[in-house]
Amino acid sequence: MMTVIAAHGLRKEFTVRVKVGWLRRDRRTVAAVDGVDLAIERGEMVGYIGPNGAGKSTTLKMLTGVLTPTAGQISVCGFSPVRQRTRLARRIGVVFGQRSQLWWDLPLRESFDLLRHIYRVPPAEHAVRLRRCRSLLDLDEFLDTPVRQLSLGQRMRGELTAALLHGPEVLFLDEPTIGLDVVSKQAVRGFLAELGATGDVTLMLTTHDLADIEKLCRRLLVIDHGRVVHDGTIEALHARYGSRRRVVVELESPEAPPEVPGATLTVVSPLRFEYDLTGATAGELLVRLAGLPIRDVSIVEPDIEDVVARLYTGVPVTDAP
Ligand SMILES: Nc1ncnc2c1ncn2[C@@H]1O[C@H](COP(=O)(O)OP(=O)(O)OP(=O)(O)O)[C@@H](O)[C@H]1O
Repeated sequence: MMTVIAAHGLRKEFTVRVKVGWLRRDRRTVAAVDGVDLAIERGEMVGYIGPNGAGKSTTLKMLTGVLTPTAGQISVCGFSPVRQRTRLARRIGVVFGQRSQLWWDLPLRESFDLLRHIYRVPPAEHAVRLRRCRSLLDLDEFLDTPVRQLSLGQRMRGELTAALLHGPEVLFLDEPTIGLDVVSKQAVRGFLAELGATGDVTLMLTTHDLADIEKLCRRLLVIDHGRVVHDGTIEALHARYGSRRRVVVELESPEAPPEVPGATLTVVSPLRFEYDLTGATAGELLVRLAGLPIRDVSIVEPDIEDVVARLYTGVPVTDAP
């Protein structure tokens, strides 16, 4: 395995002016990122999430060389982002939702051409990559439209293409699906999933849309108040917070539900009851229910929104089974 993004003791302080009383303002130092350690391997797709103001964008800005850390070490593709920013730029792609790397007055096609010159990409390579993006991201119908006239979803598809035309090894995305309609979100997610499946590109993305994470990321980093509070899979997060799959059973006629080891029973009505799976599998449970006049059974997966909301609000971790 090869670590492509590494950070140790990463810290960024900002000086802010805070109002004290009627007229006085004091300068105060706040740590937007407060001792973050990261090690992301080649080909990983990592979601970086956290509540507003947690420090996500600040971290990405330091990893891409836009901001100088107050303390700590960073290595991305073996480079120090601030000191070797130009060399790093050839190896990474960056999409920050708020900022554009396209030329507003030019048609998308010409922006792509300019980027080819800036990064000195051989024409044949450029053509192959552009063709791929055109088909996967459906660019053709607006390729000749000036960027300022594009919808948000069209522009985001253009931004992703722009970030990839020089063949980066690492892609940093800050809120790639923010404000997009359902169809554009799906297009962007599908595209990123495909990109990730090749295993060649390492992807780190911030998002408030947890469906992005569920669709794309095996690994989740959660940051709060500038510190990493979870690093692991979504399943590990569920396990840590004790969230469980639930089996909902509906009967044709009233019957007493059995107690099943490894499942916690809740009777909702004479015809409906639920089991939280604390140890048993859904299959084991269904075997125990075989004699009942069952009309319908459904399995409800734990909701990642719930778990993350609990994590953000600091609800203590329950004892997982
Ligand atoms: N240039 C700056 N000067 C002062 N404070 C800043 C600056 N940039 C960020 N901050 C502060 O640092 C903290 C972290 O901000 P950051 O933008 O990294 O959060 P975030 O996790 O990306 O939030 P969001 O989800 O709202 O985008 C916030 O409290 C923010 O107000």
